[in-house]
Amino acid sequence: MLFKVEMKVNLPTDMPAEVAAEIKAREKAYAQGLQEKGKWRHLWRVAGSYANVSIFDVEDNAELQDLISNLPLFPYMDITVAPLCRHPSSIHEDDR
Ligand SMILES: O=C(O)C[C@H]1C=CC(=O)O1
Repeated sequence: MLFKVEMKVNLPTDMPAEVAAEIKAREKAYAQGLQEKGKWRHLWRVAGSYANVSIFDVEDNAELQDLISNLPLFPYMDITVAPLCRHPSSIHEDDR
């Protein structure tokens, strides 16, 4: 199942820089691991903001919830999720 996930990061302004850097490093490793597994299919920066638009490819809603809630930045993000389905005009056979 494909989901569009939008994440906006809101780190507290008083968070020490080294704490923020450590969380971001863990987030990067986690995100890259999920990309290597094919679970996090697309990861795009929204230009001009500390936000991303992502496409997740998961078995079900429960797996999406599990993956997202384990993001190291999860406590500091506003997240919106939308389910996706194949567009009838798509030429990409793997869009399902
Ligand atoms: O930078 C972000 O958009 C937040 C988050 C998503 C992946 C990652 O490495 O950090």
